[in-house]
Amino acid sequence: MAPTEAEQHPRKALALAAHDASGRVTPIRISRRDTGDDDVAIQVLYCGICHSDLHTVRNEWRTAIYPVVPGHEIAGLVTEVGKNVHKFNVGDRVGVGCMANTCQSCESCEAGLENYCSKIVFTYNSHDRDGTVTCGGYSDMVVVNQRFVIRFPDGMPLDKGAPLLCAGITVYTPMKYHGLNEPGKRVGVIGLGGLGHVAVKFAKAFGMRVTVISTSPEKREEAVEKLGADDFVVSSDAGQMKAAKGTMHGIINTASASMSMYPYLALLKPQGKMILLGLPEKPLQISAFSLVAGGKTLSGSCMGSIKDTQEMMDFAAKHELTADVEVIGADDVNDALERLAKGDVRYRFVIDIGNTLVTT
Ligand SMILES: NC(=O)C1=CN([C@@H]2O[C@H](COP(=O)(O)OP(=O)(O)OC[C@H]3O[C@@H](n4cnc5c(N)ncnc54)[C@H](OP(=O)(O)O)[C@@H]3O)[C@@H](O)[C@H]2O)C=CC1
Ligand SMILES: O=C/C=C/c1ccc(O)c(O)c1
Ligand SMILES: [Zn+2]
Ligand SMILES: [Zn+2]
Repeated sequence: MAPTEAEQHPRKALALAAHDASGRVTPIRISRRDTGDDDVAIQVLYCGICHSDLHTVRNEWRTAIYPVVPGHEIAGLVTEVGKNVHKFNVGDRVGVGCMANTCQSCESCEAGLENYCSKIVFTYNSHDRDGTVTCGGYSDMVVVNQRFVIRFPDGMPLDKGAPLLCAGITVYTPMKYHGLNEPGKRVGVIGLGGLGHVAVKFAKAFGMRVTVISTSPEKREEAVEKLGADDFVVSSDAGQMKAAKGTMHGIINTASASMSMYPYLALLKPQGKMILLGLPEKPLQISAFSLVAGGKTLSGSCMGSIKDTQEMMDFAAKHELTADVEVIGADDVNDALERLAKGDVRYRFVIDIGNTLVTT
């Protein structure tokens, strides 16, 4: 049988891959390219499980190229650098997020907004420049172009820091560019999951007043006492939603499932903004009146640039901000994916790749 695309590179690696829309992962051998002149080879120690991994392995976006090796919250150690790499040395603590490459020459790339490059190569489930399909961080090693490698600040733990490489930058970026980082302003966060809980932490670090809007009443106590949210609104409670009407300058919407936007847009002040981050399988329901009356803005935001990712990591380290994680072994990933689908995680699963992804 001819080798699959992922088997065409010279260097062998171990990985967890999904093979069909059941989304269940099993160990497989994959291959990685040799370390090119501009590449950094990384021993993966930890990798977060993002809901996008779940959408992808279950083929909810109809984009899966099986076998899919997910993972774009990658933390580890540099094992080799190419001859043009001067920024990183063997042994450095580094990370990789959602992007493995871009064209590096288009208007977006030149402007330092690589996350909007039309030729973006995602860290997994994406066609690389050489035509092979990229494999993510549910794997013992990765080889990545130096421009897409992030330095872990001193003191930031690799396990709790890994989720910042997707969840962190995805919430930090719209806060920065939509003025939702101004002390005293009121921001809402829809969905207290991987993205949502770090959104609360960044908003508090910016000095904002934060209201969590959640489908899960049982998350209230932790949201307020542990994460520092100022208010907690249960979205199915009409009384609580009415009381919160018109109170928020902006809302960061991280919901992973489709919803009617009407009750949520009503929470914004006049000219308030809702930024969509969640990527549900099914379309959202929205009435024009929800935006037009009140002059409100509905926007979207996708990941973040490499420059902003490094800035976000340094800001997080300064504020001792990391994700709340449940560290699991490679054998527990299928259970974790099932639990993530049910919202049963506080608040990010992180796979201990270094100690548990081993040949049996
Ligand atoms: N734009 C981008 O660049 C990125 C987008 N994403 C996307 O963001 C979404 C969230 O990712 P992540 O945080 O990892 O996922 P999680 O599963 O960790 O969190 C999602 C949260 O959404 C809330 N939720 C679930 N269903 C509903 C519903 N029907 N109505 C309202 N809220 C709901 C739940 O919070 P609660 O219990 O509080 O209601 C849940 O915890 C995913 O769709 C993911 O693909 C992820 C990364 C980057
Ligand atoms: O978890 C991050 C994923 C972001 C993402 C954004 C857009 C898109 O088409 C994807 O496949 C992934
Ligand atoms: Zn992600
Ligand atoms: Zn580009």
